[in-house]
Amino acid sequence: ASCGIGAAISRQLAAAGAKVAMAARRENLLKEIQDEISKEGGVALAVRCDVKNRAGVKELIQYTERTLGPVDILVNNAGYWAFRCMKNLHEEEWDEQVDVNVKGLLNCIGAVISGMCERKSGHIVNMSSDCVKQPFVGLAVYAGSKYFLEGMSRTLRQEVCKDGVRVTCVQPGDVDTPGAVKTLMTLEDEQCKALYSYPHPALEPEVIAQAVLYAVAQPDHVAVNEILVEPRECPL
Ligand SMILES: NC(=O)C1=CN([C@@H]2O[C@H](COP(=O)(O)OP(=O)(O)OC[C@H]3O[C@@H](n4cnc5c(N)ncnc54)[C@H](OP(=O)(O)O)[C@@H]3O)[C@@H](O)[C@H]2O)C=CC1
Ligand SMILES: N[C@@H](C=O)C(=O)O
Repeated sequence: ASCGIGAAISRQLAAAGAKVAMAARRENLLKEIQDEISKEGGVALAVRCDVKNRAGVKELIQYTERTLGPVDILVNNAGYWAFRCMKNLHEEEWDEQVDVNVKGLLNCIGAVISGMCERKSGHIVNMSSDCVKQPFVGLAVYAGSKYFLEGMSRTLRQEVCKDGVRVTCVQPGDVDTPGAVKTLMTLEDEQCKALYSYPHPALEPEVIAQAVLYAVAQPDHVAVNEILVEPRECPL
């Protein structure tokens, strides 16, 4: 939650009255967001955590529950991507996408799901992508990781709906974030350059945060299972 969509979600959830625990590797950025939230009268914790570290994620959740109480909402937002064609064999980036987007997701869900089922209440929000609706050149491995997220979410939803737990997938189109800027500035494959090296409409991170807020603010019996949000000028 140190920048981009995660930071916007933290700010909006805190403004809506949630006590927010924010996790990322760059603790200094988290502290700045924590200060902003506190100045606005909200409650936020900033905890350094790498979602790839399962034990670290469990410690994050234990610390959060000791400090703020049980986790009612888990937002799995941490994600990594780069526009690279598979033939160029950026295998370390493939690993990073699997480690963060797939294994990191599982680490976070694994740290909260039993507690939510025991308490008969909880909401898991998973940050997916519009790439699960349409292929984008350069995002093959990333799309695979988000297809995992979607398939896991659909099945988990079946398993936990009777335990009072909801699972929402948010599918953003292009959003103007530090991660998006970085990946668009480091295009190296000619096919990707031809497709993506031009200004194109992108959403503000706050728009995606509003979608999250909408999903988690519904009455208990209402499940917003999927939300696809795109710039108007870029329909699929
Ligand atoms: N921007 C876009 O166009 C779209 C984004 N998405 C998805 O939205 C999510 C957020 O993306 P966006 O805000 O754009 O990305 P950014 O790169 O701007 O931000 C990513 C956030 O994830 C955190 N993060 C990354 N790796 C880890 C890790 N190993 N452990 C803990 N935190 C981590 C980063 O914190 P830190 O580096 O400090 O650890 C940072 O706060 C991602 O899942 C992405 O796939 C989906 C569709 C479109
Ligand atoms: N919208 C995708 C990129 O183009 C993404 O998920 O990042």
